[in-house]
Amino acid sequence: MLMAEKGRELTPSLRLMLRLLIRKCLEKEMADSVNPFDAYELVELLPTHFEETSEQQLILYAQMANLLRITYNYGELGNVDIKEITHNFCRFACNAHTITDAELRPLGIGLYPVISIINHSCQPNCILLFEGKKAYVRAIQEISEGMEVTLSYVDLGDNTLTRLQNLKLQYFFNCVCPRCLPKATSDKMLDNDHMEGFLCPIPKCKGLLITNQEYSEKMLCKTCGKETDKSKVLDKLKSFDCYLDDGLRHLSIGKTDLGRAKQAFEKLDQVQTSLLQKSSLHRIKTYDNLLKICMAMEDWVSALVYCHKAIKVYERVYLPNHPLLGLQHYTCGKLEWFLGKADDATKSYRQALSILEITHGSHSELVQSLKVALQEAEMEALYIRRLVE
Ligand SMILES: C[S@@+](CC[C@H](N)C(=O)[O-])C[C@H]1O[C@@H](n2cnc3c(N)ncnc32)[C@H](O)[C@@H]1O
Repeated sequence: MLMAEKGRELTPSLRLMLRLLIRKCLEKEMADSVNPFDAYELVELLPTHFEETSEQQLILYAQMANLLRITYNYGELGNVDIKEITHNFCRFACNAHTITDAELRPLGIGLYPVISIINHSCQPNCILLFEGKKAYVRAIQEISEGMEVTLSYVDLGDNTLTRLQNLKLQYFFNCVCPRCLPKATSDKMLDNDHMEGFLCPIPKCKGLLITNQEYSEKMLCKTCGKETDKSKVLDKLKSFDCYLDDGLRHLSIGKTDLGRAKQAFEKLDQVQTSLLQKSSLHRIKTYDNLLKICMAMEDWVSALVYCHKAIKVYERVYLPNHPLLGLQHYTCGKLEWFLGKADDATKSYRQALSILEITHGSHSELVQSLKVALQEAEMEALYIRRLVE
């Protein structure tokens, strides 16, 4: 949607475009002091996928470009044309990065042309982190000489088919990383089925439903061997949406009703328990929201229950060194410590540290505070043990 009304905020991509134009204009005046890693000419080298972008999308970009010209009269900013801006909007779509804080909460979008040369993998060996506006690419596994450095462009908590679809739609390529490789179709389907975690509907069985053959209309229970219509399973999945929407509505700004939001998500949790494995990816939103709600209601005991449940899903759907898993262990430790479980908190903090030292680095503020929390919990656990012995 275009935003041209007075008093309204700019959309993030319009703001980013304006900043890029200002940068280009200033670069001409201050050529000597330009940081070569931020130079506008690097932006021009980024792929646009202009040819593959839909006509509808291109029209929208052209309208946004025109809006910028009218509103900000960018004639003053240099001699840039609608076509150039439209190409830049295409570049944003497949090259811009979401800037986050240390706890991976999104803060905005930015363009980092040097980092944009890094290709995607669904099993990346690096992650992208920010300290303020500064971006860091950090290795999360050993990278031997000659190995390609990769990042993930999509949420790794999504199933294989969704990841493939999103990569094709936004970045215009078919991912052939080890998790998506077409030659291992059966492995790909199994990975997908485990992440989905559908339970066999036969009472007392509750085995895992798997896709027996690609494009098959049936799913097969790995335990009892009975078949189930795939469409029935997918219909049930759609039934979650009404509870999710209901819960989110009660969390929306200005209409927040924590009690009713909690009820809606608890209902969703109940329905999902009868249809999905504990570690199904569809439960992430449910547990994350219940954790948030319980923390806001200062119901620390329930918050800890949902934090543990969320960790089970994170362990299944994310890579072992994924920062979200480390952060979840950290939250778990804080809750345990708050509830007087110093021993448990020590274990959770140690698990958090083993991941966050890799993802964020030993010297990051986050890891420094975690180390202090761990020391505190360890000492408390030690004294409690001595007191009761
Ligand atoms: C941010 S750029 C990455 C750098 C780009 N390869 C280049 O040479 O400038 C994103 C684009 O790179 C390509 N790309 C990234 N990862 C890829 C992959 N795993 N397989 C194929 N193409 C990929 C896609 O065209 C995507 O839209």
